[in-house]
Amino acid sequence: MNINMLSDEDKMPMLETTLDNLREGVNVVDENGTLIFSNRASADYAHSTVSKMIGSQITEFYPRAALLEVLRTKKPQLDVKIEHDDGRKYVVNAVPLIINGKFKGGVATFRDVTEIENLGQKLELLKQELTFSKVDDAFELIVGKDGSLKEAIIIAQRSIGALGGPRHSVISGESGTGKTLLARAMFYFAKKIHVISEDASFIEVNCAQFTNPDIAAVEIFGSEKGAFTGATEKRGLFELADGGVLFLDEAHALAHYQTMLLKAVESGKIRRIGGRKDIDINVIVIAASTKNLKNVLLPELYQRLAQYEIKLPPLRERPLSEKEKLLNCFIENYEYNAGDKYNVKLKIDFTNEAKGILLNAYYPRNIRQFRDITYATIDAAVPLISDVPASKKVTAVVDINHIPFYMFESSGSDGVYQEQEEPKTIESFNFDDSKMDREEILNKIIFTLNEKGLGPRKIARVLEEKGYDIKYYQVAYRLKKQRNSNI
Ligand SMILES: Nc1ncnc2c1ncn2[C@@H]1O[C@H](COP(=O)(O)OP(=O)(O)OP(=O)(O)O)[C@@H](O)[C@H]1O
Repeated sequence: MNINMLSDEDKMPMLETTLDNLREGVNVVDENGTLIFSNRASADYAHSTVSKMIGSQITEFYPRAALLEVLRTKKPQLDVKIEHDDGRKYVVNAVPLIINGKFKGGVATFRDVTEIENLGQKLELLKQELTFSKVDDAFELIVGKDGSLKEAIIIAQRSIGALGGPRHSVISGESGTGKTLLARAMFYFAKKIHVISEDASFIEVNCAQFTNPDIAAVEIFGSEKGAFTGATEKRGLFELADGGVLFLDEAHALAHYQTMLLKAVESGKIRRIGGRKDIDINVIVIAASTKNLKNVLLPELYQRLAQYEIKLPPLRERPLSEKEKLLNCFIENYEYNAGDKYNVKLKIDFTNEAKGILLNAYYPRNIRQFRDITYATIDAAVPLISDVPASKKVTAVVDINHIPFYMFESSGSDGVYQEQEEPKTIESFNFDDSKMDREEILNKIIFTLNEKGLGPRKIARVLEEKGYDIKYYQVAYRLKKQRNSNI
């Protein structure tokens, strides 16, 4: 029996059952972006139901859907990585839906790669640990050490190494500005100067990851058997960090347990949830947050934690020279990984235009986003491992066409330090520094966006959001001039 032997009536339920049992999400939209089909996995990812989704605009559930690009350009979007506002990451394949030769919308299949990415991040931390253990100065790996982060690093060193003994500290800064990296550097610094022992632990916890504050409390303070239904005897993170550093990332989420936290940092004692006796702990607490902890925590707790207050500036406030250094670090890492994983001798070159666009873009999620977009750009320029020549030597030139399209989209921001920069006029960009002709760059952006299906008004809007002051008719004029010169 094959599918054609089924009646039309039977075919549909069979297809629906098949699609509903896929782990991949599936969405189908008509040419207006209205969902005409979603499978169960897609509804689960969107925290909705299939019946609620069908008939609605896809943007209600997937604001950055790759299908929007398919509708705009009528071209496939393959292996696109999209990060949604809730932090989940998806790899999407979206293609036009052509019926009887006519464009009718688009079909997307996608899978959630958040867990894989998180594992990748853990691996990165392990690598970082290896690197830290090799350098003499733990802060050496931090780009900006002698520049925009000089002050922050001096305070960090004092918090660990002052003669009065190590103190707790607070690191604040937008998401992706390097709070975890700095906390780790402080931990290695403490080891190097023998403030903590060689086998001391660095325990890191993202306090915002817990859906329920009670679960967070059990994780952090531990629990005694029978403290609540199903409770087991459990050592909390404070106990695990004893003798070392406890890094409380997104510490504002601990607001429910401030008195317990206060006791821990004030008297060096904790009590497990449901426990009757205090346990002595000797821990350096580094609390980090994207929010201003002063406004969230009890004043006495804030005062105890923020004995040293370290502020990390957002990427947009760091000088171009530091951004270039970061870019070079990302490129070196990429080349190193190709050698390490596949034994490929990879050499990556960037055209000035591509470099200029990456360096001048606005990254609401700061260095992490700058890194991820750089890697995605390089991904598009290098061959697949299956196409690498037998010599295992590869040179890749990254140009403007390799930059992912979503770079040019307006990007949302999060966190409290996210004030937009003053819109810059085109003239105020210092293109001389990056040895580029600014007119050439602007034209390239305009033509690339136009090739991707955007009209002058949309292009002007995108450029305005990126800080370029240009009117739609100026864009139209440039496009017309270009077209005439091509005739
Ligand atoms: N000054 C820097 N020099 C080199 N790399 C950096 C620097 N700052 C951050 N990075 C890199 O950027 C990425 C994000 O940094 P990190 O995780 O420390 O940020 P974060 O502020 O802790 O982020 P979040 O608020 O999301 O927890 C990491 O890969 C880190 O190594």
